[in-house]
Amino acid sequence: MKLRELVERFFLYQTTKNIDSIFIKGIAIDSRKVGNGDLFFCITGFTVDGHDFAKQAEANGACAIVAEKPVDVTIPVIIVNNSSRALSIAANTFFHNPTNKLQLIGVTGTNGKTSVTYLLEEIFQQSKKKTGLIGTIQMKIGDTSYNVKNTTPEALYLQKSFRQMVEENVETVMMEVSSHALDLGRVYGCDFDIAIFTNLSQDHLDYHENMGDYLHAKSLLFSQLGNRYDLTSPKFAIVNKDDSNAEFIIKSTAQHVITYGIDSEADITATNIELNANGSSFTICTSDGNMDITSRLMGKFSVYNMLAATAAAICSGVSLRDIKSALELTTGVKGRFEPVATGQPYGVIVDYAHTPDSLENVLTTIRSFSNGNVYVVVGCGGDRDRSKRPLMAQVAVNYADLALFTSDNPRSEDPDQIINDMINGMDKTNYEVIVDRKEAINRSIRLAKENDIVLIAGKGHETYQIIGNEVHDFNDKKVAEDAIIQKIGKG
Ligand SMILES: CC(=O)N[C@H]1[C@@H](OP(=O)(O)OP(=O)(O)OC[C@H]2O[C@@H](n3ccc(=O)[nH]c3=O)[C@H](O)[C@@H]2O)O[C@H](CO)[C@@H](O)[C@@H]1O[C@H](C)C(=O)N[C@@H](C)C(=O)N[C@H](CCC(=O)O)C(=O)O
Ligand SMILES: Nc1ncnc2c1ncn2[C@@H]1O[C@H](COP(=O)(O)OP(=O)(O)OP(=O)(O)O)[C@@H](O)[C@H]1O
Ligand SMILES: N[C@H](CCC[C@H](N)C(=O)O)C(=O)O
Ligand SMILES: [Mg+2]
Repeated sequence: MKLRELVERFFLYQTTKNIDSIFIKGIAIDSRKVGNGDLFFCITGFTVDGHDFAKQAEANGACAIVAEKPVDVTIPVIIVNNSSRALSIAANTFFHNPTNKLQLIGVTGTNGKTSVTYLLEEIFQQSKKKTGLIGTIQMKIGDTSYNVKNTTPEALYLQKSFRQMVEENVETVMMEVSSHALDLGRVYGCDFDIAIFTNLSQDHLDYHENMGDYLHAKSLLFSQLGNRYDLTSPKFAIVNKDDSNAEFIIKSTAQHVITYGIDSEADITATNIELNANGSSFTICTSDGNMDITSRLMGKFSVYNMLAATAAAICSGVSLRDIKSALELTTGVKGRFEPVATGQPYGVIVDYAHTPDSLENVLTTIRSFSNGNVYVVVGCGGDRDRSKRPLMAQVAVNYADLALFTSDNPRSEDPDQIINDMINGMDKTNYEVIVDRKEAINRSIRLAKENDIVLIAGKGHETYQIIGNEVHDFNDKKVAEDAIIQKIGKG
């Protein structure tokens, strides 16, 4: 592509040399991955400053540089106000605005994003659409999976993925949109057709200054949802009316708003809800008619997720019959309320709850059907929101008979200190501290008797434990299975 054509989209910029004869072969943001003829963007990161790598990018074959300040290279430099924003514009342009050719559904909120995107995938596949999915666990095109580093990837990888989806004839894409991505502009230029707000509760206060900033970041998905009414392709904001921030989100968009809820009046609601140890049954009420659902998904929070997915599917013209089939067929997502069943007489559940709210939801659900003791194995991530630590620990001791506090990706922090933060000020004593996660899981399985339930929370689908800079293999489900088998062996 002609560099001039791409750069003109920046609107305000300065060039240090004439760029008219330059054609770029690609875009790069990592100097170590620059190819011959690439345009390199210097991004100021949280760890290092990409401007310091301009020379390396040149040495690796970059034909020009985009930067926020002068850099010491001989190739042309395009100076912009904000390299990250310029990168989003460039990536959209270079990959020919792929989201204009896709139906794009963005899901944001503290909890439930992954769960809702997977429900949507099943619903759209049921209605015979080719789907794409981007989120915490993986990126998928149809049934092919790709690894991801972030829940919502950097603009360059995002637009490249969308392009691939267009080329592979994907029709509908569901993606998780994290507050980090919204704040850092990773999704600038994405043409969302539907935006879903699941809920807001405390998390990520390491990154956002306070809950107001966190909410504001979430609301950007809704203010970014088209800027005018388009009668031929309307846009929809789907909002959980039971969340106390619903009105703020609703006011952030100029597009159609569809609400869902259980306790408040909403466009799409659920009644006759029955929750039990095998799943849930309820009636979804919509203006198009009602449908009775019997699902294997557990807990009231899952009913919310199913309502959110139903609302988006209805806005997309999917029939109630296809929605019902998908909701009744789904068995849930890896690491989300996933049972570990190795023939033992007690329940073991692996779940990704890593916020006070999600832990409370999951423990309340377990409490509602358990008639034995409830054990929870839980830790808090290092280099993440410290203020959620005592809240999560308090939830654990409030709802479980015994909490086993342990490590969950301590990263650069001291694991003992993280647990100290958790138990600091605790007014209950029904907990034990076992820093080694494998030991903690083993202990919980040894304690469990018939009818008891063990919840192993926080890591869900993760297959690693990050200690310092090292990533160790660690899989909650596998460790639990081994512990159960060992216990059975010992009789
Ligand atoms: C805080 C944050 O968001 N960090 C992201 C950020 O990293 P960073 O700012 O530290 O980058 P950096 O290492 O300083 O590098 C700056 C620039 O220099 C470049 N560089 C660097 C070294 C070099 O030799 N040459 C070079 O060119 C880098 O490619 C980059 O362009 O840019 C990276 C590349 O895009 C991201 O992978 C990284 O996400 C890290 C892994 C992360 O943990 N992010 C979390 C906080 C996050 O974003 N989470 C949300 C969701 C959480 C949830 O709710 O589940 C997510 O969407 O994943
Ligand atoms: N609607 C919901 N409300 C509250 N808690 C939920 C909801 N849905 C799921 N959960 C709980 O939150 C955990 C994480 O769910 P999920 O992975 O769907 O959320 P997420 O928003 O994608 O999280 P992340 O920000 O880490 O990507 C689940 O394992 C479950 O414990
Ligand atoms: N994607 C989220 C989830 C982390 C889950 C938990 N296992 C942890 O490491 O804190 C984050 O990075 O904050
Ligand atoms: Mg997720």
